[in-house]
Amino acid sequence: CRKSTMWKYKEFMPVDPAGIVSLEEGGTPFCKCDKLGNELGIELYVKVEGSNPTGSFKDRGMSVGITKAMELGVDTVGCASTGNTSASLAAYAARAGLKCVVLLPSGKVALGKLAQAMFHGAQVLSVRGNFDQALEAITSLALEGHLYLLNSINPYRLEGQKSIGFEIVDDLSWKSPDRIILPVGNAGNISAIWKGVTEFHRAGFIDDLPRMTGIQAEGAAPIAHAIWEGLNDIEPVENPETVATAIRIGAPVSSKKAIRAITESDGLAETVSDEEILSAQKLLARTEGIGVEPASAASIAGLIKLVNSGKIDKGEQVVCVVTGHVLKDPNVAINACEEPIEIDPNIDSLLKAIKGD
Ligand SMILES: Cc1ncc(COP(=O)(O)O)c(/C=C/C(=O)C(=O)O)c1O
Repeated sequence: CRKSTMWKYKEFMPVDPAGIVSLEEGGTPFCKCDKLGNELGIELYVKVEGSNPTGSFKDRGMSVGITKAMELGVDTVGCASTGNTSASLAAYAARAGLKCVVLLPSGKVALGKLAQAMFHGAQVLSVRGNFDQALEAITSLALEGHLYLLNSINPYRLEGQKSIGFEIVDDLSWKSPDRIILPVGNAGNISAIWKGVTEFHRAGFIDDLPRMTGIQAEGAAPIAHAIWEGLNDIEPVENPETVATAIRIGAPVSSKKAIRAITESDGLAETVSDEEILSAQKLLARTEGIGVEPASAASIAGLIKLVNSGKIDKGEQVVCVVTGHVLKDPNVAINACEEPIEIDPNIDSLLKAIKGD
């Protein structure tokens, strides 16, 4: 691969480097955000996963997962998805020449993600039900041998996504931050990043470990409730609801791993409302110029809430992982803004519009 990608850490990946299926995923921007950080009294970095080839962190897991699928000689791969997993799987399956089947909850998938899954040639099935029901259906299909399942229940996905942890340590000149904050849906990513930083700790690259802090939408927060009640597994949320459709998940498959990551790291779980998510999404875009989809903004909304409640100390070095690009959900972005003013193409109309008179 030409540029610095996640394959810089290939020795930590359980696949043959000779056969990597790659779109040069990883090596994403690590932006210091002093305006927002100073306002909150912390040292803030943002890891911009929307800069991956299909616009989300999923590409890291799919690169390893599809590479493994090729090693296994499968011909069809599949997933259920709230959108980004299907967009990424469709692209990597196309690159590898594999058939791809994706199950999406009808009417609950952001436009950009649906466009990607369809345009990369996946067979897109729209399920009359939610993500959890779609995942149950396709898992049964996989268990009967009809396809290779690449949801984050597949450990090879997490092996790719753990490289976010590797890069954060590397970006901080081989140091661990005090805390890593990220949105949590099916809970693969928080489990993967914890795996990555603990592998680097065991290898002796870092002396400390970050506090893993998972943020969920108030209407889809089984893991946060389990953490608050001191449980080691979740009570599924029957009808998860949030504008952040990427994390509209009621029965996260990696819940036990995620609960372990948060408790073992002395981290935190927090929930945020849809309003807090949408306001954080606009704040990040207009203060730091970083455009993310709603679910990703949950990590910023959670940061603000935890700082304001005193659960995050002033001066902490915090990394917020923002997981998907703003273009994934253009409707939410446009609905959050004023309608553009229509003008005639002459200087008078232009001046009038700019001056707002
Ligand atoms: C932008 C964005 N941010 C956060 C999450 C939550 O990560 P996990 O906690 O590892 O699930 C997702 C997940 C999406 C899917 O689960 C799917 O695409 O099927 C996401 O797309």
